[in-house]
Amino acid sequence: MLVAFLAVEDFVLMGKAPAFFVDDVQRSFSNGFDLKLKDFDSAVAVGNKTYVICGTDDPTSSGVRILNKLTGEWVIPTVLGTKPESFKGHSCVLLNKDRILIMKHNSKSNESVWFLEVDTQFIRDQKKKLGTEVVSWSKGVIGNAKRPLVISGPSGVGKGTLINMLMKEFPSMFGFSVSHTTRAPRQKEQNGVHYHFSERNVMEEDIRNGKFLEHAAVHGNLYGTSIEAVDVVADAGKTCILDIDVQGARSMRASSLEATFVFVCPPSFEELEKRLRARGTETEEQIEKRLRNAKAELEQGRSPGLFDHVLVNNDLDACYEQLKNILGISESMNTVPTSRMCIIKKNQVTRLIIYRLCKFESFLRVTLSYTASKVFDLPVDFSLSKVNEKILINHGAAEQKYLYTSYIDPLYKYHASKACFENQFMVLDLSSMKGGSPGRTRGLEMYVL
Ligand SMILES: Nc1ncnc2c1ncn2[C@@H]1O[C@H](COP(=O)(O)OP(=O)(O)OP(=O)(O)O)[C@@H](O)[C@H]1O
Ligand SMILES: Nc1nc2c(ncn2[C@@H]2O[C@H](COP(=O)(O)O)[C@@H](O)[C@H]2O)c(=O)[nH]1
Repeated sequence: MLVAFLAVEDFVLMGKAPAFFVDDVQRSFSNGFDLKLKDFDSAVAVGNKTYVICGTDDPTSSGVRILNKLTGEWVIPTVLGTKPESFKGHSCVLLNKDRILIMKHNSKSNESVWFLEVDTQFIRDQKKKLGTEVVSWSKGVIGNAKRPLVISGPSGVGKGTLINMLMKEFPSMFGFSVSHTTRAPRQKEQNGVHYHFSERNVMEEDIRNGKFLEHAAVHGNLYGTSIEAVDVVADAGKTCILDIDVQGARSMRASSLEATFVFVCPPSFEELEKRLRARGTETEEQIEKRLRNAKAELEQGRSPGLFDHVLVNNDLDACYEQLKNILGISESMNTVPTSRMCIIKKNQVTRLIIYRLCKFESFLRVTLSYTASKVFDLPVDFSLSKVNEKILINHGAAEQKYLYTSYIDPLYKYHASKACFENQFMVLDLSSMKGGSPGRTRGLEMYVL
């Protein structure tokens, strides 16, 4: 039976690996209760509970079971988030007593890192909401995502218009988070582009299954941002724009997603009504409902600490300029500046210099993105040790582990180089770790020593 490397609370395997036998492991993690570990299962103790992470390819398996070490009772928790598809050989280590880091053996580094949250704020909230034990998976992503932009404001104020202008001018910088909604599509609205138009019961089921970052009842319909909608944009290296109502903005503020929050106001209530009517997409009844809700939204938009910026959309172009200022962007970020183009026409030598400069800039961009997304092959078997914010991925013999342990002590630098020479160590750096369930855990770095 293969039991992946285990870590108990602050205990971290370092130096010579103790000779763990399965029975010892079971006893130390279970207070004497039988853990019934199968091939590829691993166990992690967190306080009075032992989390057994089942190494299986069976999609019907919950993947996790919890032993209460005081009572000997087993609980199958509600499992939220996206769990790893194939999940056999793996190693795990407990982080900050609130989440377990799991690394898949024999995998690519961009697919290998997963977190099982067991006691984070998100888990505590979900436990209260669902009244069950809850755990939640979150995929670890190497590198950082751009800070998303949340735009809120009453219906008809011009959020969609401003977002379209931004996406049209800077198509490679911004991507739209396509929300789910139960409202009917308007003419010209396409499924999967403007919204994912959903049946209420399907959307409610997806919400229960933890697929949404936020959701709210708006003007009598259900709207929500799925985890997938934001991740797709972030994974493409773009800034994700969310067009959501004030309730949604509030939920996002309280979540692990660090975003820029912008509230758009109309110059007057009369102008808002005029725009909503002129758009001609709602019935009279719906317009009245939206206008009633607008009053409350305009008040909530001023809630202290909720929005970072408030824009008044009077003159559209002026408002758009202000939005670009907030985002620190200008036309020059999308096109070659006209001033440069003039020089190119005038002078051949300058033209050459600028050409080289552009070449160098693009070389730098390619190199940087390559470094950020370099993919490693992880070995068939390895153990993990935690040293401060760094996880050492060790696939060598026990003696080599010892040598590496010496390396992290500055007194033993000689051993360090020897260890690195004899055995390639990989490091997963968690010091810039951000986010987490129900989205992804980003800001990780992985490198070979
Ligand atoms: N500054 C402006 N001046 C005049 N009309 C505007 C201005 N900004 C937007 N509009 C118009 O107002 C109408 C509503 O704009 P838009 O659809 O972008 O609003 P919205 O905030 O996205 O609404 P909803 O929340 O209902 O989707 C559109 O017809 C748009 O062309
Ligand atoms: N909380 C959320 N609000 C959302 C989301 N997507 C859109 N919205 C807001 O709904 C209203 C109405 O939109 P409409 O397209 O029917 O006019 C508007 O204020 C949007 O900002 C969402 O995912 N979550």
